Amino acid sequence: MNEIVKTQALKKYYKLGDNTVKALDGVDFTVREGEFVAIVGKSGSGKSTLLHMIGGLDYPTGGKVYVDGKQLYKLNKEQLAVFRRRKVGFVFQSFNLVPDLNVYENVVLPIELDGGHIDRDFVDEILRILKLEEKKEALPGTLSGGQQQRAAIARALANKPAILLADEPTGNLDTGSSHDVMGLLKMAAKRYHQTVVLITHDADIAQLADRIVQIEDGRIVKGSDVYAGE
Ligand SMILES: Nc1ncnc2c1ncn2[C@@H]1O[C@H](COP(=O)(O)OP(=O)(O)OP(=O)(O)O)[C@@H](O)[C@H]1O
Repeated sequence: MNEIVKTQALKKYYKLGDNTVKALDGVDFTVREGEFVAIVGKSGSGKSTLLHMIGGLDYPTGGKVYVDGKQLYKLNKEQLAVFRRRKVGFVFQSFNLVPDLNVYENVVLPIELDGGHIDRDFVDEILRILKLEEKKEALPGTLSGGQQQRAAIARALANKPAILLADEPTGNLDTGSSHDVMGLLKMAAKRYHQTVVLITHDADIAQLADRIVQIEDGRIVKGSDVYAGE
C-alpha cells in the first residue's frame, strides 16, 4: 500500500530565551493513501506542529518529511509554497472563508489563484455530497457554522489534494454539527480515496477515524505506523 506521508526522526525545537521547547522530538509517522487518521493529545503535545510539518508550513529542526514521494525540506520556500497549493488541502477551526465571495467562489478560489483548471462537474459533485448544492450562491455570513465548515472542506477537496489536513475542524461547532461535518467529511474522503489527517481533542470524533495516533510531549506514544490498527 502506498505511503503518502512519512516522517523520519522528525524534530521541531523552538528556542525561547535560554529554554528549548521540543515541540516534536523524534517522530516516525506514516500515513498510507486513502487513510483517515486522527491525531489526539493534550494541549501543547505537538499536534499542530506535526500537522504544520506535514503540510510544508514550516521547516523542521531535524529529520525528514516525505509527502507524495517528495522530500519536503529539500524544497526552497517558493517550491514549498507551490507544494502547499497543489498538494495540500487545509481545514482550520476558524473556517477562513472570504466573506464577500459566495460558497462556489470560495471553493474554487485556490484553484483560480493557482491558475489551475476548474473541474466544474467535480466541484458540483463535492457540493452535493457535502449538502451545499442549495447554498452555492450564499455568502458565508448567511450560513450556519456547520455549513461554513462544510464549505471549507469543499474548498480543501476541490483541487484533489494529495493530503487533506484538518486542525480541530469541529472545534467551533456544537455536537450535532460536529458529527454531521465529520460524517460528511468521512464520506467524501471514502468516495475520493482522499487521505485525511485530522487533529481533535474530542474522543468521540477521533473514534470515527481509521486510526488514532496519540502524541505526548512531542513523541508518538500510540498508533504510529499504518499497520498498528490491524
Ligand atoms: N512558534 C512557536 N514558538 C515557540 N513555541 C512554540 C511555537 N509553536 C508551538 N510552540 C510550542 O510547542 C509545543 C507544541 O505546540 P503545538 O501547538 O504543536 O501543540 P498542540 O498539541 O497542537 O496544542 P493545542 O492542542 O493547544 O493546539 C508547545 O509547548 C508550544 O508552546
